[in-house]
Order: sequence, then C-alpha cells, then structure tokens
Amino acid sequence: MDQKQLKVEAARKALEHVASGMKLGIGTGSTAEEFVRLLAQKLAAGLQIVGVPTSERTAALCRELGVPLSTLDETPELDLTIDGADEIDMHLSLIKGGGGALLREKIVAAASTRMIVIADKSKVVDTLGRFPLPIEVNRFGLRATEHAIAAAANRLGLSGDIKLRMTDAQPFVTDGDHFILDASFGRIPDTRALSDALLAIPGVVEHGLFIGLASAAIVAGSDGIETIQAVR
Ligand SMILES: O=C(CO)[C@H](O)[C@H](O)COP(=O)(O)O
Repeated sequence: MDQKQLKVEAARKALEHVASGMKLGIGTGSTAEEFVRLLAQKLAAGLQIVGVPTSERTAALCRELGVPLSTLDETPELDLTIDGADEIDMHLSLIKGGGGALLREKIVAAASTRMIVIADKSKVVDTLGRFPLPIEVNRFGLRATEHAIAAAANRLGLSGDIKLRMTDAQPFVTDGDHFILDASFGRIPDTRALSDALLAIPGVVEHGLFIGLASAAIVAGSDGIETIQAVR
C-alpha cells in the first residue's frame, strides 16, 4: 500500500468514531483531506454533523464537498477533532504545523473533548524532533524573536538551524497573518520545558508541540492499523 492509501485507511478508521449530531473539529493537511473526502461521502449517505475547520484550506475543501461548517465562535465546544500530525511519540505528544495551520489546529483541539490523530506509520517516532518544529511568530521583531528562540533552546541544550518558512520566494503567511520559523533542534527530550520556554517569548504566537491534547492516534502501516491510546 502506498503512503496515500495508508492515509486513506487511517482516515476511514477515524470515521468510525464520528456519529450523527457531533460537533467536529476538522484538521489540515493531506491526511485530514482524505478524512474530509470520506466524511463527505458519509454525509451524502445521511450522517449529520457540523464541522469547524482548522484552516482556510480545509474550509475551502469542505465547502466544495458540501460539508456543513460552523465557526468556533458559534460552536465553542466540540465533541471530537480529527487531524493529522507531522510526528507522534508513544505518549501521544505531537509535532504539528507542517501545513502551517498549527495555531488554529491547537485552538480547535483544545476546544474538543477528544482529539484523534490520523497518520501513516512513518510519523511515529521514539522522541519528537526529527521533523523541524514549526513556531508561529508575530511579524514584528522577527529577528529578535528568532534570537530569543535560539537562546531559549540553547539554555535547554538544544541548537540547530532556525529558518523562516518561504513559499514562492516570499515568507509563508499563516491564516492568522503571522510568519513561521522552522526550528531544526533535533531530538527534544523535554518537550514541556521547550514549550514553556517558547511560550515565554513575547513574539512567539504558538508552537507546534501538542502535549496532552491527543486522546488517540490511528496509525496505518503496511502491516495493518494500530490505535495508540493516551495513558493519563
Ligand atoms: O499539522 C498539520 C498542518 O498544520 C498537518 O496535520 C501535518 O502537517 C500533517 O500533514 P500531512 O497529513 O499532509 O502529512
């Protein structure tokens, strides 16, 4: 099975957790998009949900496929969010933000009773950090914020390239009108300490470490589908 098919299988399994009447957070990225396509088929067959999208990109796909949408202001408490991830560890801590939607993704996940992550098996790691950590920052004082991030990481024994994310030779701009710095710190043994240190920097809007938010991860590999449950 190729990687796209594995994403479809994880999405299909996640759909089993969706019931009529649910208020559903809908993630961003290629795996979440497979979920939206399958969800749209179920809606056509009679399922009734209202979705809160985590990005303009996801909202556009939902509109195209006829998935009914709400906003978090209209629907501030969600039953379940289904979203992808860039990395997942055995404690269900995540790195997210490869698609640039980490801020809305975190707000939506935090507003949900449950978050189920869907991914192919390549996303599972022993320790987070192989994937560069996306950090959403205010445009103002970009270089000062970058220096502060490097210094905070150094104090925790972490170092590495911090790159401004670019697209078409321009800085990538998030749905919240911010920039993203991708930090290649390598393995992050203490995710909580790094999270706290980053959030203490005024120019940091949010970062892609999701700690204690996911309730389960549905991971599809060529040897089958595994569900990793959070132990809390
Ligand atoms: O965090 C995300 C977007 O901000 C995505 O969930 C993450 O990048 C995974 O994407 P994909 O399913 O395309 O691998």
